[in-house]
Amino acid sequence: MTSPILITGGAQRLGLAIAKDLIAQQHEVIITYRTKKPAVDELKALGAVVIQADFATQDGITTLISDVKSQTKTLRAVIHNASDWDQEADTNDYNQLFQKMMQVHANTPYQLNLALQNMLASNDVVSDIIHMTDYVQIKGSKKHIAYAASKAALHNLTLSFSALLAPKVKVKVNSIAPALVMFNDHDSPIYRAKALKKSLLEVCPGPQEAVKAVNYLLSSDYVTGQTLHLDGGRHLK
Ligand SMILES: NC(=O)C1=CN([C@@H]2O[C@H](COP(=O)(O)OP(=O)(O)OC[C@H]3O[C@@H](n4cnc5c(N)ncnc54)[C@H](OP(=O)(O)O)[C@@H]3O)[C@@H](O)[C@H]2O)C=CC1
Ligand SMILES: Nc1nc2c(c(=O)[nH]1)N=C([C@H](O)[C@@H](O)CO)CN2
Repeated sequence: MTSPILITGGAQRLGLAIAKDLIAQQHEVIITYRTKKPAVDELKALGAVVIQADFATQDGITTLISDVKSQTKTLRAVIHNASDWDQEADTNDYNQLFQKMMQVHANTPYQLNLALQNMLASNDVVSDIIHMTDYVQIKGSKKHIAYAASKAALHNLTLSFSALLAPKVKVKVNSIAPALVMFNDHDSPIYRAKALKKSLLEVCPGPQEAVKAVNYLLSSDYVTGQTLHLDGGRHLK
C-alpha cells in the first residue's frame, strides 16, 4: 500500500515542481493551494488530490487537517512549502505582518505535524517531514525581519519534531534552506544581477534544485534533524 505525500502551496514554482516530480515517480500526491491557478487543474488531471486551503486563519488549518484525514489514513511525507515572502517596507502594521509570517511559516507546520503524526507513523516504511525554510534562518534579513524570524522558528520545529518522532515512530524531519533558487517574474534586471552576486557560484539554479533536495531526503535512511542548504556558497561570501 502506498501512502500519499502532502505538499502545501503546491500550485506554483518550487511546490509545483516538487509535486510534478513526485507524481512522475508514481507517488500519490495531495497538494494544497490558496489561489486557484491553471496548475491546480493540471495536477488534478495528473491524478493529484487538490485541496484549497488558506492557513491565515485557525479555521483554515483545522479544515485542511480534516480534509487530509478524509483523504487518507496514512502519509509517506508532509512537505511544508506554503509561504509568503513579505517585507516590512510594504506595511506599517508590524503586528499584523509578524502574526501573518508566524502563522503560515510556524504555526501551520506546528499544528499539521502534531495532527498528522500518527498518519506518518502508520506508513509502512520510514516517513518524512520536510520544512522549506530559508538561508536567512541562520543570519536574519534586514528587509524581511518577520519573515526571517518565522523561518528560524520553522527550522527550530525541525529540531523538536525530529527528536519527538524518533526512534519510537520512524519519521525523519529535516529543513531545506534555499537561498536564491528561483526569481520572481517581477524581479528587475538590477535586482537579479545583485542577487546573483551574493553567492559564490553566482547562479540561480531554478526549482529542480529543490526537487533534487527533496528526493535526497526522501531516499535517506539516516538523515534527520538536519538542514540541506541550497545557497550556492553564499554563506562563505
Ligand atoms: N524561491 C526561492 O528562491 C526561495 C524559496 N524559499 C522557500 O521555498 C518555498 C517555496 O518557494 P516559492 O516556490 O518561491 O514560494 P511562493 O512564493 O511561490 O509561494 C508558494 C505558495 O505558498 C502559498 N501560500 C502563501 N501563503 C499561504 C497561506 N496563508 N495559506 C496557504 N498557502 C499560502 C502561495 O499561494 P498563492 O498562490 O495564493 O499566493 C503560493 O502558491 C517557500 O517556503 C519559500 O519561503 C526560500 C528561499 C528562496
Ligand atoms: N515564499 C517565498 N519565499 C522566498 C522567495 C519567494 O519567491 N517566495 N524568494 C526568496 C529569494 O529568492 C531570496 O532567497 C533571495 O533574494 C526568499 N524567500
